[in-house]
Amino acid sequence: MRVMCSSNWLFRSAVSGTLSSFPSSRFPPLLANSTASSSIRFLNSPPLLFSASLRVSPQVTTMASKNAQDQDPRLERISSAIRVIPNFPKPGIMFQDITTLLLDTKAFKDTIDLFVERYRDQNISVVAGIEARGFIFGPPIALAIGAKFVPMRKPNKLPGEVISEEYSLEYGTDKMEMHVGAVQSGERALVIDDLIATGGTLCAAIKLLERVGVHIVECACVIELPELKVQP
Ligand SMILES: O=P(O)(O)OC[C@H]1O[C@H](OP(=O)(O)OP(=O)(O)O)[C@H](O)[C@@H]1O
Ligand SMILES: Nc1ncnc2[nH]cnc12
Repeated sequence: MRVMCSSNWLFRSAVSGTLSSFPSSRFPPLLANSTASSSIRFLNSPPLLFSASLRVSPQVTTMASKNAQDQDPRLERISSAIRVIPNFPKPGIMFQDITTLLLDTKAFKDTIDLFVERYRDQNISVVAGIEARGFIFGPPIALAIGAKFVPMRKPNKLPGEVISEEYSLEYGTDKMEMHVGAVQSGERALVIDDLIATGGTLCAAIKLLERVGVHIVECACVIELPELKVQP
């Protein structure tokens, strides 16, 4: 399971769809769960995508929940709290709605805690949150790990000077912008969003940050839609 960005960044997510070993150290869940490591090309020490991977298509949810329960009891509650709305915003899209997760105070807190446990000791100075739903999960993580929060916004929202990057979506195209001066070269960043589908959004965020010399420690999402990932 992999995503090749146009920038040649390669992501790999937790193939098993669980958080099986993620708290134990930095990257093992991704490496340990890979079934195709030899065919995956790593280019210039890429950041690994950490997806708190709650697989969400109906049949996979059940499987992920079962696996997750074996690993960390918090995952099943988180997975169950995410609602799926068919045919939104377009016919054929199974929309993963995290607003129901936000209504469940325990599941929401557990979600933040899982990320904080993973990232608190990694010397991260920047949490970059992707509009819109990365703005929900990013700030509490940033506060908890002592990092600043940098919004990665849709076009024409930021008032200052920006750098921008265009990207493709499951249902359209978009552009992402970041304030010039929000981050400094050499800083270590975590990129947060609610969901990875094709990976185009995360790739755009990485490109923006790297253009100004930021090191991406990891990208973190609550949900992955593995069937949509672009294969190189
Ligand atoms: O992996 P990808 O294929 O790039 O898709 C993932 C992105 O799509 C969704 O945002 P959306 O573009 O719908 O924006 P919104 O949250 O502002 O509605 C989601 O929140 C991610 O940011
Ligand atoms: N299926 C989906 N549900 C929610 N957000 C998305 N972004 C891209 N695809 C999505």
